Amino acid sequence: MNLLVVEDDAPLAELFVGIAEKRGLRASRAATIAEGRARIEAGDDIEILLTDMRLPDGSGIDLIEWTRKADPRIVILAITAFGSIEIAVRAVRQGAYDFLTKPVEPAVLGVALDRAMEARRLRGEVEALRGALATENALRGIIGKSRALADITSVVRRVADSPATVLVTGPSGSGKELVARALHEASRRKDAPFVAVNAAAIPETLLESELFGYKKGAFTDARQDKKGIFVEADGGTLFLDEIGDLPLVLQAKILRVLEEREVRPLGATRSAPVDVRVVAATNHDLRKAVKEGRFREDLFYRLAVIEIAIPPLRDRPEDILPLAEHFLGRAKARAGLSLQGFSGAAARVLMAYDWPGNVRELENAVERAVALAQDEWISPDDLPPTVQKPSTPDLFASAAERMMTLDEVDRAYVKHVLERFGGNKVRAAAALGINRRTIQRWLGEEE
Ligand SMILES: Nc1ncnc2c1ncn2[C@@H]1O[C@H](COP(=O)(O)OP(=O)(O)OP(=O)(O)O)[C@@H](O)[C@H]1O
Repeated sequence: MNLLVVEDDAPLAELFVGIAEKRGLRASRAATIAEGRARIEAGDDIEILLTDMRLPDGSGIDLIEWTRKADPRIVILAITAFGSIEIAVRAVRQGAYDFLTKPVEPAVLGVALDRAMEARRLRGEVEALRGALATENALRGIIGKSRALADITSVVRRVADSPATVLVTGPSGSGKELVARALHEASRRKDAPFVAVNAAAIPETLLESELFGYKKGAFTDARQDKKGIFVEADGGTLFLDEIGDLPLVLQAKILRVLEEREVRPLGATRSAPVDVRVVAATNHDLRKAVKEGRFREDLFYRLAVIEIAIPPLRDRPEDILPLAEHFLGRAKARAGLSLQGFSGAAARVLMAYDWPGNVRELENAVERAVALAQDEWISPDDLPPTVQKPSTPDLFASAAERMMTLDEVDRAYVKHVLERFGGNKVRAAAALGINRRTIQRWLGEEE
């Protein structure tokens, strides 16, 4: 463990360092408050601070107060002159862990250092546990039982604290913003702002000044300075939604901010540093956009350091009922209702639908059902008509219209069912009441 001794009396400081080193501490010295602060600020990973109260450039009380703010994990031991109990009390009130009076007995200092080391170990453990708890809390809102979702939460856990940018991909309503918020909540940045911007919702002409801010007089309407979104999110997380819709010019500017970690407001002569973790999201295929020249390749690689892909809800059917139950519980509590749950038939309808609007559509369907339910159990009739009777591609209409042959209708229907089951022949065959070989035959495949 690292100890910093702040003591201007060199022989005394030397004695303290010797005692500390015997107890296995790595000890270093500073002779003034300024030097002590500089050492802590330099990131020397000081874990215990032993400081005299009377120093050439001020009172040790000030150093204690400053240290508590700079790094509350540092365990502080104060050394006071004989008889100055008042100072000792103030030191402890400012957050010192213990105090020693001069002349310091080596044995007494030894015991105090042992206790300080133990206190520091405990503080470290408490912090680690607190962090783990915050992560679990952040992840608790992400509901689902599928393998895909378990993989997503495990990535969130692993990368929450990394400074790397994350690209979250997935269709509309699949939970991209939810994942971005979880990344923020599980990180050390959680007490700083989470700022979400939808690149598609802000007119192109305003986007630049919204993102980077401007100086008074930068253009006709700029009557006063405006902070940009990057600066608002300083210390926290910036969620850039619909990143695929960013115009190329702005893509270049964002790349520059990510690389240089500083922003220059419009009309400003200087850039200012920003510390922002960017999480971007898109429901477009960015790789394709890169190939087609609509998205900068360098920005893509910069953003996609870590990629989290959320599959559409239809591809993770195991999540449908847990999500539905979750939304039901929430809506019930809000409305103060005592619903039992979904009837078996309603659950089957939920499972059979293919949820083009993903989790958002499911959330809305459940809220509507809770509002409409007449009975203790939600019935299929309480669900939106589109969910009850999914619009099959107008298969039968076109069959009737075009006078398709029975063989054509069979083939088209088999194909339709197969698509509904994501190409899974076993499940499609079960739904059609035929065996898998028959499906293959219908499709004209080799057996
Ligand atoms: N796994 C999940 N657990 C609980 N709630 C979820 C889950 N996935 C999504 N939701 C909820 O579904 C709704 C839509 O999610 P979200 O806004 O994160 O989607 P999105 O992918 O960002 O959508 P868009 O692309 O339209 O911006 C939100 O209310 C969100 O809380």
